[in-house]
Amino acid sequence: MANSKYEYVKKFEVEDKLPPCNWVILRIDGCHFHRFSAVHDFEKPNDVNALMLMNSCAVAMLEHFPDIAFDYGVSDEYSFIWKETSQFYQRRASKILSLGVSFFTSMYVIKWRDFFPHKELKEPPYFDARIVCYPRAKIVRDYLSWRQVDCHINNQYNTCFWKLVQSGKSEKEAQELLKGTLAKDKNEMLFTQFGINYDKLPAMFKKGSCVYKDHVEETVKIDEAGNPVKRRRQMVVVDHIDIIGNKFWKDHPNILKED
Ligand SMILES: Nc1nc2c(ncn2[C@@H]2O[C@H](COP(=O)(O)OP(=O)(O)OP(=O)(O)O)[C@@H](O)[C@H]2O)c(=O)[nH]1
Ligand SMILES: [Mg+2]
Repeated sequence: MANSKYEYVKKFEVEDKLPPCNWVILRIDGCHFHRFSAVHDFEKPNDVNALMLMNSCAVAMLEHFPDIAFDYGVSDEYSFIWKETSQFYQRRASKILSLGVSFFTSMYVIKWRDFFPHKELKEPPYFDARIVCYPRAKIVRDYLSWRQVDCHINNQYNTCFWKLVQSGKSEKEAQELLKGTLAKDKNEMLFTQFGINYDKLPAMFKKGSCVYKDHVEETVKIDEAGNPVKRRRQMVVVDHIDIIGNKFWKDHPNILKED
């Protein structure tokens, strides 16, 4: 109803437009996933299906929201980098945050069966979310490096911790044994006590997961002479590579390209 006496209530709404020309990072994180992973009996420290489910939801995000340039995920968290030029909902923070996190959560529920066909979803998964803006691609790269370093540190600790527990130590004893240890001590412990070469563990566990669009060459047909006819196509890819340093960004200059 236009111009009713109640219209004044709209004046209480606050303006929440994000600053222009900034990259927008939406990071979501599973709420109480320590319990959620125990209730659903996830493998420790890394459950491949749980991680692949997260990745699949991140692919759906990239496909659904055209302004997302890059996703990075580890454990129960995912970061979505929105292009600096995005005008999605006039850059309103509440819209980007709420639409992003609710879409991801719905996908998680819808796709659960694809990754856990024999496990009932016993609790509603839900995620918290925050938004941070960065004015330079360099800071976005540093942000992503920060998350990837975190992934490595946590994974190394968790791998040692669960190996110690599986070998008969209590959780408290494992914690005590790992207190104050450096990265090289943990690698040494894994190798000498458990015969594990940390470097050989799956890249998804050590480096997390990246989701982005890339040009991929595919064979469309074989011509009369028997030669493959190739076509370059843009595809959403998921991989587990180093995004610390410049190499990845030099190889993919368009992902975080500034206008
Ligand atoms: N077993 C197992 N647990 C996982 C896996 N991925 C995530 N988790 C659990 O999820 C937690 C994620 O860390 P946090 O986000 O700090 O913990 P949280 O319980 O979700 O706490 P809040 O985010 O503060 O609600 C880890 O500590 C693990 O307990 C997995 O692949 N396997
Ligand atoms: Mg969490």
